[in-house]
Amino acid sequence: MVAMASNSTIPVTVLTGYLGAGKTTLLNRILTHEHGKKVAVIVNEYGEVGIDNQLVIDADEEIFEMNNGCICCTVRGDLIRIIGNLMKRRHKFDHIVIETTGLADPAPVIQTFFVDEDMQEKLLLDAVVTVIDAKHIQQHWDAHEAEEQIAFADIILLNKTDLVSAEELKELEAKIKGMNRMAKIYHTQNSAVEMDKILGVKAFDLSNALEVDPEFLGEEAHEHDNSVYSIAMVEEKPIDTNKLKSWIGEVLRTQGVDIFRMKGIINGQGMDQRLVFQGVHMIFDGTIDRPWKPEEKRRSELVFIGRNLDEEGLRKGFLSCIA
Ligand SMILES: Nc1nc2c(ncn2[C@@H]2O[C@H](COP(=O)(O)OP(=O)(O)OP(=O)(O)O)[C@@H](O)[C@H]2O)c(=O)[nH]1
Repeated sequence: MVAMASNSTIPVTVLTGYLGAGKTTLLNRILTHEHGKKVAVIVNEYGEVGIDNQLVIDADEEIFEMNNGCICCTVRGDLIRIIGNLMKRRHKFDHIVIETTGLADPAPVIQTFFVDEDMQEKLLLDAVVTVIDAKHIQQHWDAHEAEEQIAFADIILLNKTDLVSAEELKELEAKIKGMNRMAKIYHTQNSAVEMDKILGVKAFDLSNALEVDPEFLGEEAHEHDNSVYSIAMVEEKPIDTNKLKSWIGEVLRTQGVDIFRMKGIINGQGMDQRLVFQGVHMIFDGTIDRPWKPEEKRRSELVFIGRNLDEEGLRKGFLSCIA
């Protein structure tokens, strides 16, 4: 269980996306925009020389680089160390952006914020922002990284819209929604997006409502193959939270490798408060949240995003938790 975030925690945005998608372009916008926030940037660059650092516009912001290869291998140590150093100058910034290399799997970065107690005390994961090259993504579906970056996203910038037709864009958006029903999607050129759409959005705040697009709830739009897709479940009958806990524990133990993200708001039997949780692979985090509002419909919503998901098994398992 995670302690509730205090006001003194610093929000962190994880920026991800395939090579050349437009991450540096977005970073430059973040650094030059007059949003009143002082932003510290951590850039992870694969290889010896941090070319990205030279491309990022010279600003007052602090830029730290991790050059020890792929972020996933060194994340626990390096990220924690770098953030530890940054925190010594905590008064100099009020938001952190971590740009992951185009090839990195974002999971270890995200998990660090769930696992490390010290990090949890000082930092609050705000959102995972994924930039997608609307034109070139078509060539990258085979590379699992592109799919995983979509799976982990809270916010997706469908970038380079100038290079594709309206029809192509629509198809791509439908495909992405099938993969990740939770993410908010914005169409952009040169990563131009209003800053309040990507910074300070509190997508990882457990007390935030789960935003399942109702239009997608009933749809079976995804392909049941090896690609990433999402499953959403809604149930109005109260849930036995003990059964739910042991069922989710079992699901994550056995299928956690394939489950990238999971989010839920639960209407627990006999509970006047919402039970909310989220998971990243096998790491899972839940808490008792605010009371249900009198006018609010009490219902449980659960979303799984991953690959090779046993949809029928998951639905059955969830139904077996009804009180
Ligand atoms: N046509 C077009 N080009 C764009 C757009 N956004 C970014 N670019 C260009 O795409 C190229 C790659 O953009 P970057 O921002 O460097 O991409 P990146 O994701 O940081 O790339 P890596 O650091 O290699 O992972 C640059 O030449 C940008 O000018 C867009 O909306 N349309």
